[in-house]
Amino acid sequence: MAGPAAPLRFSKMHGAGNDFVVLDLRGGAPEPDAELCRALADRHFGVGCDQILTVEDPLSEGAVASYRIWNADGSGSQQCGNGARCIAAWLVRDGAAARASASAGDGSFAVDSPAGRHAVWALGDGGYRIDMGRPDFEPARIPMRGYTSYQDQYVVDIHDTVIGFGAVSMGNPHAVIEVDDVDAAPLDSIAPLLQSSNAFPESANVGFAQVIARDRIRLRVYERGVGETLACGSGACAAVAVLIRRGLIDRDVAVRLPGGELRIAWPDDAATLSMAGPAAFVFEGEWNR
Ligand SMILES: N[C@H](CCC[C@H](N)C(=O)O)C(=O)O
Repeated sequence: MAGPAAPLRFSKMHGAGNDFVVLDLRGGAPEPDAELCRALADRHFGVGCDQILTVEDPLSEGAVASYRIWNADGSGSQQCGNGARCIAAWLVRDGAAARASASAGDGSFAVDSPAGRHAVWALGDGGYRIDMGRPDFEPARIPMRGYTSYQDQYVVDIHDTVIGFGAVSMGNPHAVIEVDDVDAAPLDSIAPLLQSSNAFPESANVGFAQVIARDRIRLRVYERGVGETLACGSGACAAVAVLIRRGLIDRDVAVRLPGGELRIAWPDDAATLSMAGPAAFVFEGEWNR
């Protein structure tokens, strides 16, 4: 008779308050299924987190590792910006990054996500800068349904609630709604309507953005698969990309979220967008399955 399953070791981390359970699958451990993700994410009966991240073998030549992302509801995602920084910090502590960053010449190393390959730089303040790739505004690739070309502002009327928003993919789908005051933004009523609307066949992360100045915005995000989080890295990238394309902000911006601040730069439309911010270890644990 097989003995009890070995406990599942994990790292608990966060990036600006967006929190994660990190699992090392490089030894060939099986990927978590949706049921395990929901159990781990449960803040009363489990560990508690917004997302589960797995560290896995690299997918591209010279990358240190790859990572995958599951939301608290067990659904998968193609990108997690705050998670990418935490994976980078995890790989630096693990020692795996040292060898690669020494050879890269500019001090960077690479990690692979479902959205592609990312260059990563460790910053002096304990934070990390990640190349997040190019924002993709093509409706079919966000994906959106019912639109064949880019619109500065999409408008949907859902049961007499009219919602105007921008939309972009950072590898995962984002809607961005401009508001005058994020503190008063109706996240819980508007975001689920948009997520379940015909416009987003794979749902969406819904950001509510307030422009403070041309180099500073405030943002709250109601994430797909989670609800409101204290920060959303890809959501910060998405909001900045939409607002830059609308001509409302400059190309190097501070994004203030409830859990902390990120720095997003998108030098020009043909360039990739970079995100810089914190990554923190909280504790190491064992999950008694
Ligand atoms: N909820 C997102 C995944 C996590 C994104 C967020 N935590 C980030 O930092 O980018 C989605 O389903 O696309």
